[in-house]
Amino acid sequence: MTTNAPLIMRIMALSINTAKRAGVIIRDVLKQGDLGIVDKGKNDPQTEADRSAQRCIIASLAKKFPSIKIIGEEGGSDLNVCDEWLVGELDETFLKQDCPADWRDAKPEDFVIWVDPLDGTAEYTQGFVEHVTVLIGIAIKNSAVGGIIHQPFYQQSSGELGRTIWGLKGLGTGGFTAVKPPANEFIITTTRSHSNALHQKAVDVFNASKVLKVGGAGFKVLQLLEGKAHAYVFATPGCKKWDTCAPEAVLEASGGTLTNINGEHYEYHENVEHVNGRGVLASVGNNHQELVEKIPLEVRQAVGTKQT
Ligand SMILES: Nc1ncnc2c1ncn2[C@@H]1O[C@H](COP(=O)(O)O)[C@@H](OP(=O)(O)O)[C@H]1O
Ligand SMILES: [Mg+2]
Ligand SMILES: [Mg+2]
Ligand SMILES: [Mg+2]
Repeated sequence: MTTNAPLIMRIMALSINTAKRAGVIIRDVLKQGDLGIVDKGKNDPQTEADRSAQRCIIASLAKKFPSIKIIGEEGGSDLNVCDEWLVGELDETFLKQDCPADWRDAKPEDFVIWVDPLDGTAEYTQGFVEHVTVLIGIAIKNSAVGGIIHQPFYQQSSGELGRTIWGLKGLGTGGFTAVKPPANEFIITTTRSHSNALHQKAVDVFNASKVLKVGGAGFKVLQLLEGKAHAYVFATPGCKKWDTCAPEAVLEASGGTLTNINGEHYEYHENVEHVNGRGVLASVGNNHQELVEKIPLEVRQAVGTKQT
């Protein structure tokens, strides 16, 4: 059964277990105390947790799926990892589900896996650990189709630490309960560490009843899915394909929408520019285009320079 399942189902099932393993590494690095922070650029830190979690994820996926293209935020990693970091077991509960017909025949060359081993690194280093997620996004023929969002520091009511959310277009989502945001309010979720004047102008036009400033693309999309916010607005370049691939797939598998601020979907093929040049607009209602049009055209045109 396991070995006969379509490729997308096996990739999703291994990604679920690999994201959980990466979550353990992220908790362990914090516990041990030395984060090993390196600055990759302005407001762009990398820690030992980012590096180690990426090695664990990419080594595990590459071993099982050697012909599939995998792109990770932290660049080329040493894939010679200890056995403890090599995850080979697939999530059997996920595999029991039927593969949507659209993806059943997808071939290895149709896939690109986008890995953000630790989304919300700035927040991780500052102690806002609940904003941290592990993101594994699966693209088929340019589109974000499947995604895993793992929260290493989520406290379950059972006492267990961590939870894993998945979404596959055509199948649905798992690992959480979707909640609609309040009908009589308009709440925006946005960056807490990468704002600028133009971005602020776009947020202001919505005249929102509340603006939540939190870290990470994964955590912001979870806020939409859990009814804490109506829209995710990021009107500046800066986040990358590995930030949006998994969140886009999970959100859209649940009926929401994630695009650039002009309402266009990003592409996720292996040669695409990594930066999401025209920002991010995500929403859970059925008024995505109305939200796009609320942002004045001159603001939208000023964000970024390239269509990616
Ligand atoms: N100006 C910028 N420079 C570098 N990274 C940026 C950025 N703007 C956004 N990002 C990245 O996009 C993700 C979400 O950002 P934010 O929390 O500000 O919304 C973070 O991912 P990582 O934490 O994985 O690096 C962050 O680093
Ligand atoms: Mg980073
Ligand atoms: Mg990220
Ligand atoms: Mg990251």
